[in-house]
Amino acid sequence: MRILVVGAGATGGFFGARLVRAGRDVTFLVRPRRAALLRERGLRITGLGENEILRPELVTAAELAEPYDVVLVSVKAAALERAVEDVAPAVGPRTVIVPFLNGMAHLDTLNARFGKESVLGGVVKVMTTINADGDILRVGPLAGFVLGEQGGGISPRVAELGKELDVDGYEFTVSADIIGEMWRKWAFIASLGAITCLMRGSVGDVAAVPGGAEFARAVIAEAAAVASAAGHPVPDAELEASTAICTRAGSPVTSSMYRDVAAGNPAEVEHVFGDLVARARAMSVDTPLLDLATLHLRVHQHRVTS
Ligand SMILES: NC(=O)C1=CN([C@@H]2O[C@H](COP(=O)(O)OP(=O)(O)OC[C@H]3O[C@@H](n4cnc5c(N)ncnc54)[C@H](OP(=O)(O)O)[C@@H]3O)[C@@H](O)[C@H]2O)C=CC1
Ligand SMILES: CC(C)(CO)C(=O)C(=O)O
Repeated sequence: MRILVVGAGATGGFFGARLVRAGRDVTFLVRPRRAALLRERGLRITGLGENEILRPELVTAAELAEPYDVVLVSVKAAALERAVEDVAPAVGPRTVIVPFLNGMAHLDTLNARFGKESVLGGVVKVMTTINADGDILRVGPLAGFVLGEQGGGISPRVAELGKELDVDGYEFTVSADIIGEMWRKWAFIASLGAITCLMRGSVGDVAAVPGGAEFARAVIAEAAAVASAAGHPVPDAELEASTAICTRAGSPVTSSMYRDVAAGNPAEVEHVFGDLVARARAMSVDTPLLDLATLHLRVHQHRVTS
């Protein structure tokens, strides 16, 4: 199978590198500046004892000519519209597209452009960032990839795709309920994002102060209530696991959104928060803490983008 990874950043670079290492036929669609850096330094995965340098196939939008079998979309929400147009020549009638983005609204964008039949749901769980050298830095041990049919069930094509994408270096799962998985991940990442961004610290920083863990639990309850109202309740065991992750004393865990905010970069505010609280309003779910996080992040976004 010919696999095209759109973007070679924190997620695309990480999962794409695992696939390259496993001998899969992988090409990265990159913009010229990233292409130049990757040609000079290679695609490097560092952190947690890893120090891998790969020299993967790269292509820029102007060079894309023929369809790929699989397109993994790993850009941030703000870059999606442009990326969708850039990648269009690589999407043929049998191409399967798998997005990595947090949130849900990107499915509408991809479905509208390529047709729902071509688009799977996807969730990636990984803690990576691009460091000052442009390398992919692992900041936590998590590494998981879940995909599935938007309509649910396990189709022959996702079973086949599963065999291709299930390689060493991350946990891979085909889900019969990927929309539920995406909602539950969304509730989790909105919770972790709100906790770390509002309090400007890691989970351990927040848990260390009186009221910190209670605050985290209240945020998690709000996000879970939205997912539940949308028809995707978070099972109790998963809620307990999320709560444990978000309240653990001494934990260095942050969210990718926190890392963006801390670095003074734009964040996926509307995609992860604006959309969630708008859906909450439409379903008459109260989300005062998520509303506050949204406002807080909108101010950040305004400051760094204007
Ligand atoms: N980082 C993490 O730990 C996690 C992130 N996520 C989610 O994954 C998604 C992707 O995030 P992440 O990987 O962190 O983002 P990054 O910013 O690290 O990587 C995105 C990459 O996409 C590239 N890009 C943007 N537009 C195009 C284009 N038109 N053509 C080719 N490349 C393009 C950017 O390249 P350029 O250098 O040219 O700007 C950049 O390298 C987000 O929705 C995020 O929320 C999910 C789980 C964990
Ligand atoms: C859940 C987590 C922390 C890791 O996948 C994430 O998605 C993020 O930081 O954006």
